[in-house]
Amino acid sequence: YSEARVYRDACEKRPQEYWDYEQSVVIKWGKISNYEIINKIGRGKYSEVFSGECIINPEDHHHHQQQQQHEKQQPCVIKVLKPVKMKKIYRELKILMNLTGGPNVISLLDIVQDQSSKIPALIFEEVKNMDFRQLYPTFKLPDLQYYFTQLLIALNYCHSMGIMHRDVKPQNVMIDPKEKKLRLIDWGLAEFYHPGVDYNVRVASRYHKGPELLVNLNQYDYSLDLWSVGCMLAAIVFKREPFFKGSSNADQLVKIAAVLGTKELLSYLNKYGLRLPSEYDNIMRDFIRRPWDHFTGSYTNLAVPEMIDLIDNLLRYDHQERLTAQEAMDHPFFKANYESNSDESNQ
Ligand SMILES: CN1CCn2c1nc1c(Br)c(Br)c(Br)c(Br)c12
Ligand code: NA
Repeated sequence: YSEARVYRDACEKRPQEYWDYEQSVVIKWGKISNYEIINKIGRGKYSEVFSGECIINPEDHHHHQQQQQHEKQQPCVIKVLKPVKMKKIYRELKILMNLTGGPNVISLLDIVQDQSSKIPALIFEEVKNMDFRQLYPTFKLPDLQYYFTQLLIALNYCHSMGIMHRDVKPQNVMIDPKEKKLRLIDWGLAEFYHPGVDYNVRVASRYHKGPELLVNLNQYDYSLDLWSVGCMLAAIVFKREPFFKGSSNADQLVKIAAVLGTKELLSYLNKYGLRLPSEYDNIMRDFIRRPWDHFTGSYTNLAVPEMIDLIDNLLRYDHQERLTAQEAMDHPFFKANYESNSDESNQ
C-alpha cells in the first residue's frame, strides 16, 4: 500500500464535480467557424495537431471586404481528438478546465465540435516551440535553472490541484526560447489523484516510465512525474537522449537497473511486497549500481555537484524517496550562481 507524501487530499477537499469527470463535465461549445486550420504540426495516438487562426469577430468582415486580408488573426493550436472513449475525452477536458490559466500550463482557449463527426477539437494558445533536440544542446547551467524551475512550477501547481500529468517528456514541454516561455502540454493521460486508488500502469512514454509502472505498483502518485523530470535532466547533463533507452517496457526496467543496480531494485520490490514480474526472468541481469560520474565522460560542464545531487534525488526507484516538485525547486542547484564567469565568456 502506498500514498502520496504531499497533496494527499487535494481532490477530497474539493467539491465532487471538481474531480468526478464521469458525472459532471459541462461543455460550453464554441463556434468551429471561428477557426481556420493552417497546417498539420503533429499527430499522436489520440489526436492530430494543427496550427490555426482564430478569426476575431467575423461579423466585421461583411463591410470591409478588403480588410479581411489584413485583419490581425489570433494564432492558435487546434488539437483534433481521435474518437476514443468519451470518458477519456471528458477526463482531459475536465483537467484542462481545472488547470487552464495556471502557471506554465497550456491555456485552453475554446472547445469546438466538428458538426459531422461530432469529434471535439481543443483550441490552445500558440507557443512558438523550438524542437528540444535543437534547443537542449544549447543549454548552459543558468538555462537549466530557469527552464526546469518553470517546469517544476507547472508540476507543483497541477499536483497541488490533485492532478498527475503522467506523460512528462520533452515532446510535451513546449519552449519558446525567444520569449523564455515554457508550457506543459498534452493532458490526455493526466488523472486525478485519490489515495489508495489502483491506477493503470500503462501510461507515460516508454523512455520516461517510472519503475513503479514497470513493476506494476498500481498505487503510484504525483511522484511519477518527478521520475520523468529526472530522465529529462540526466539526458541533457550526460548528453544521452534518452537517458534510459529500453527496447520494450520490460527492457526499460533492465536499462534502469543497469544504472541504479539490481540489488537496489529487489529491495525496492521487497519494501512494497512485490516480486519481479515473470517477463524479467531471462532478461534481468545482476547489475551493480553505477556512480553518476560514470556518465560524465571527458566533459563535466553541466555535471556540477549540485546537479548530480538533484538528479540522484529524482532518479530513485522508490517513488516515496523522490523529491517532490516543491522540494526540487528548493534544491541547492536552483540557488547556486552559475552565471558564466568572465574568462570562460572570453574564450
Ligand atoms: C507536435 N507539436 C509541435 C508543436 N506542438 C505540437 N503539439 C502541440 C500542442 Br498539442 C500544443 Br497544445 C501546442 Br501549444 C503546440 Br506549440 C504543439
Ligand atoms: Na494538449
